[in-house]
Amino acid sequence: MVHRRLLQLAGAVPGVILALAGVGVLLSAMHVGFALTAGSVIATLVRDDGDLASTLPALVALAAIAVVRGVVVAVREPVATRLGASVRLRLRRRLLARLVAVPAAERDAGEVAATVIDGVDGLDAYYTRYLPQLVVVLVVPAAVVGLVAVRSTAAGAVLAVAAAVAVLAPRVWDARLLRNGRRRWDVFTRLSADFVEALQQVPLLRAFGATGRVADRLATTAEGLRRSTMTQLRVSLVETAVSALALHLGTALAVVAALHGVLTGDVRAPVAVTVLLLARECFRPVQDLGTTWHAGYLGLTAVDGLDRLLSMRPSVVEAGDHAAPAATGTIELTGVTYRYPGSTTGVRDLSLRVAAGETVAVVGPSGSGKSTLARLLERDVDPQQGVVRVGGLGLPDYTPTARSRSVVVVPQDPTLFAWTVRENLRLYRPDATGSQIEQAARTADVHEVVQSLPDGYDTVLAEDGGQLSGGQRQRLALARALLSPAPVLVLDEITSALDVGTERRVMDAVVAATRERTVIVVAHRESACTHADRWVRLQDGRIVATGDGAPVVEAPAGAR
Ligand SMILES: Nc1ncnc2c1ncn2[C@@H]1O[C@H](COP(=O)(O)OP(=O)(O)OP(=O)(O)O)[C@@H](O)[C@H]1O
Repeated sequence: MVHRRLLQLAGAVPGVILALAGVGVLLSAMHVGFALTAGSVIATLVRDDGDLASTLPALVALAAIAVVRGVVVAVREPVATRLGASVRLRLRRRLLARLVAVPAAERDAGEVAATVIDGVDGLDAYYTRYLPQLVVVLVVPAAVVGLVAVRSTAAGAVLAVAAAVAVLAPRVWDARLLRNGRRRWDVFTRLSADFVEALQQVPLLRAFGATGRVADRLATTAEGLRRSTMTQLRVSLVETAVSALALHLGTALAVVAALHGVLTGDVRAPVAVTVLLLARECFRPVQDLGTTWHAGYLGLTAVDGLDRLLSMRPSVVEAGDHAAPAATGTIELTGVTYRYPGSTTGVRDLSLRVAAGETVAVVGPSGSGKSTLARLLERDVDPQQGVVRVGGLGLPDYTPTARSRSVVVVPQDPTLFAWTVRENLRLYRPDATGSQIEQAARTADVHEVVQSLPDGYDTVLAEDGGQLSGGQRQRLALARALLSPAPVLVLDEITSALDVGTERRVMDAVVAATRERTVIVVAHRESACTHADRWVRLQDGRIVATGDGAPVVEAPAGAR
């Protein structure tokens, strides 16, 4: 089955397919050459009464064909594997390029992992095994039928019908297989997504005593996957059985037709042997097609997932060419409106000017739009209306690198990498010296924490800093941001996991270390914004009040 969308998705794959198909046709040609030569050897032996000497050249030819065929097979495997790897690489690059442009909140990690890993692996087999073999099937059986027909018309006709049935009959089940396969893929990606989520949240689930319920849910989905896989296998088996029947019956009937020709005197006896050998070569590519189909159909079923990922619209389009970071930390929002896709929530008509070096607290109840404002400032999303300027220039005018050197946002739940602490801290400044790193860590009140780790700054963190507490991860992310040269820092509730004493200590040090920079402090607690020059209160996505000095922040329920 040729899927047009899959060919479009893969881009420059036709060359690979044709090259591998060429090798397949060459191998089949050698098989056919072998069969014809073997037939001629038998014919000579029958004619010359077993005189081996007269068959010597043909025997040498047979040996040569066998050797060359062995070499081609040996070369084809690594070449196919390499070409398959390059197809996978290209597809994964396209997928990842698209994924990085889509905000994390708008994609499902489990589905993405299943598609990028299993789906693309399945496609490799589809492109480098199934499709080349399909080309071979279009060429070789027809050619072999022709070769047989010139020797025995009846045998040729039988082979033609049997080959057509063996190739075309399974196509009756293709639509059903694909429908089932797509359903199976949906269950598979759902299971992947649920599994990844459950694994990440084990402590939370345990705390809520919900592990049993989640395990039951996973078991139900897994059972659905098993059932769907078995249905798929059943259909597939029927398809294979029909094809195999046509194949074996065709071979037998072709030989019977040739033998009938021998009995009627239309065909010479050795020709019946050649027909038998050629019939084998007629069906070999068809048989191989069945095998490669099963290897490659996973890719076919993943097409919806791939399509979904590749057609996700990036939240921002990078077209800016201003390669220098903002010279000053001025921020200007003019009539900025951003609504989340398919929703009316977000922020509306925000206008705000922040002078370079100012510290502004952004406060407001949960859901009022504070984090959305932070996302707009780092250009994670673009406003549908209005403009965000930093250093006098619209954010879209900067290149991504210049922008990331102009504004650094520290989110409430920052991401740490499974690298060493030092490498994590150097994210924005790869050339930071040891003393600069230590200074930033001291400012963020995390130096002692790092020192208590087994290898200090050279300790490799667990995935997402798993061996650290929420507050320690926040402080490491803060130290990382402090090391960046960006003139604008946006701290989005970065002290939410700290006790009030630690928060005050951290904020005192941060304010002292960022006098030259513009700092936007998003906070729920008054203690986080005592140093602010100004405050802005959001409500329902709008600025509802502003004032000088530190704001009086209503503590959220339960935080008092
Ligand atoms: N990915 C999203 N898709 C749809 N709506 C969203 C998304 N993220 C946030 N929202 C909605 O946008 C509004 C503003 O959310 P935002 O996260 O900016 O609020 P917040 O003030 O930072 O809240 P909190 O203090 O609880 O972190 C809310 O109504 C929220 O439900």
